[in-house]
Amino acid sequence: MDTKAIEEHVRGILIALGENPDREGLVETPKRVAKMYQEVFDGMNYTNHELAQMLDKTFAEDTTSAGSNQVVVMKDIDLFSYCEHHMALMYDMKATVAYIPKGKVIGLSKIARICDMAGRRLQLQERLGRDIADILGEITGSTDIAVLLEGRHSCVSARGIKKTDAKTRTVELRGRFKEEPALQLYLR
Ligand SMILES: Nc1nc2c(ncn2[C@@H]2O[C@H](COP(=O)(O)OP(=O)(O)OP(=O)(O)O)[C@@H](O)[C@H]2O)c(=O)[nH]1
Ligand SMILES: [Zn+2]
Repeated sequence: MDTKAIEEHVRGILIALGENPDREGLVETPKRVAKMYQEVFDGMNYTNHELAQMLDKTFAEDTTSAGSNQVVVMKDIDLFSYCEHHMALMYDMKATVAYIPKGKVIGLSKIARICDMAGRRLQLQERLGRDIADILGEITGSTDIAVLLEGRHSCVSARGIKKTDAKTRTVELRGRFKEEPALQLYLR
């Protein structure tokens, strides 16, 4: 990520807006925005494959007890993302991520980290769900994966059509979650 170029362009936008980029309140703004972009777009520094390698912390599934063939569901993972059309915030966002382990389980915090990093990109909500499923699938080797996302888009609520209550839900179902509707009950 070229932070110097981001700073220069933000300064240019301020000038185009008719602002004085050298006034006290704005003089550090290009630097602040570049720093913010480094944080909120950190996921753009890596491919899904690279994220899978970075977050690959799994444990052997305990098949000696009733632990085998369980459905693992992590609910209400809060996350942010940015729509690629307006570079506007997706907020009030919750993810539900489920998978059926194939011999190994992933640390739960890593599921939340996958969501965070996939969200830290210019995204479409639909692609965000696919990215999370791809990364989780690569780490766990599982093909039975579900990713539900629900959230508000500020490009829909704070501008344009201004539907402040509208929430968008996307559902990425793979493997048994797609084939066996009964498994979808666990996603509620
Ligand atoms: N499918 C999908 N659409 C999105 C997402 N985020 C924003 N959009 C939509 O992308 C579309 C971009 O449409 P355009 O018509 O090119 O942009 P616009 O003229 O600013 O559109 P309006 O929002 O209708 O004013 C809009 O309908 C947005 O609401 C997303 O995550 N997924
Ligand atoms: Zn948008």
